[in-house]
Formats: sequence, structure tokens, C-alpha cells
Amino acid sequence: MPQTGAVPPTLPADEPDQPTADDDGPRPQAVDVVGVAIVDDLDAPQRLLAARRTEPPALAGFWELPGGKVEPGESWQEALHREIAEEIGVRIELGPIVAGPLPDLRWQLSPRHRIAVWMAQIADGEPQALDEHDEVRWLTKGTLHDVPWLEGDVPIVDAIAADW
Ligand SMILES: Nc1nc2c([nH]c(=O)n2[C@H]2C[C@H](O)[C@@H](COP(=O)(O)OP(=O)(O)OP(=O)(O)O)O2)c(=O)[nH]1
Repeated sequence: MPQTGAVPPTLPADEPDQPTADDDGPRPQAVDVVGVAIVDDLDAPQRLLAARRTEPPALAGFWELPGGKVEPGESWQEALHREIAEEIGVRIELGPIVAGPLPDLRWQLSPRHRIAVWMAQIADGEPQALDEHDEVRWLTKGTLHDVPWLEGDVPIVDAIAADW
């Protein structure tokens, strides 16, 4: 398990990069990821829910916002509610988007992965590590960086905490 201060990993490619359009080959396949910054209270956040990954091995032990990949035919928000129910076992109420630097307000995680992140609070249930995680933990502003976040999450977490 990586410890705090460990160098966050660079995301492994799910499959080898394809040639670019300049090579007259197919474009790299974009991967749409959605994530949720679950806080204790959307109106006055004091705590953020983080989840520790168990897979793939290169990412195991690093912490992230619960979420996952959008499946074909799903809207981003449908994917978000499905992933949160599967992974954390709660129903959530969405708040505002956490605006990233890309034109569509997403955050670049790797050359192929982009994540859209919403603020949220729990509408029903107790968060648990059910699938793909082995621990969930509430972090305060003071403990936000006590866990090793995935590299792409660090600016997102900082943006969330900047509003507290
Ligand atoms: N869910 C999530 N994924 C993140 C975050 N930060 C980050 O770099 N990622 C990366 C890790 C993965 O390469 C990718 C999301 O894939 P995932 O494995 O969570 O997707 P999934 O739940 O749909 O799982 P699978 O069906 O692909 O196994 O985005 C984050 O905060 N949340």
C-alpha cells in the first residue's frame, strides 16, 4: 500500500494508444469518467468522502472520488448514480459541478481519460466499500491530504476544498 507522500501513479493505458489522426489511423479512444465529491452537507461542507482503490494493481492503495466509466447508452448522471450505488451503496443528491479547466468543465486525468465531477450529499444509506475499494473515509479540510490521492485528483480535491 502506498503511504502518504508516495508518488502518485500515472494512469496505465487500458489498451495501447492508437495512432493519431495525423497518421491517417483511428483517433485514440476517449474514456468518459464521472466522479462525485460527496460531502456531509452541500450547504456547509466540512467533510469529503474518499475511497481507496483495490485495482488495477498500479492504482491499488491510492484514493479517489467514487465513480467510474460511463457505459455506452448511459448519460453521465445515470452512470454516476449507478456507480455510487454499486461502489458505495448509497443514494445521492447532486449539487453543482466541480468546474475543471477543460472547455466542457471536465478534468483531464490522462491523455485519454477525462472526468466530470459533481458535488453531492447522501440522500439515503451509509457509505461502505463494496466494490473496487477496500476503505471509504471522511476527510476534513485539515486531513484532506493525509491520504495519497491519484495524481489526477489532487487539483480536483484542492478546488473542492478552496470553497470550504
Ligand atoms: N472513479 C474514479 N476514477 C478515477 C479518479 N481519478 C482517476 O484518475 N480515475 C481513473 C482511474 C481509472 O483509470 C478511471 C476510472 O475507471 P474505473 O475503474 O473507476 O471505472 P469503472 O468503475 O467503470 O470500472 P471498470 O468497469 O472499468 O472495471 O479513471 C476518480 O477520482 N474516480
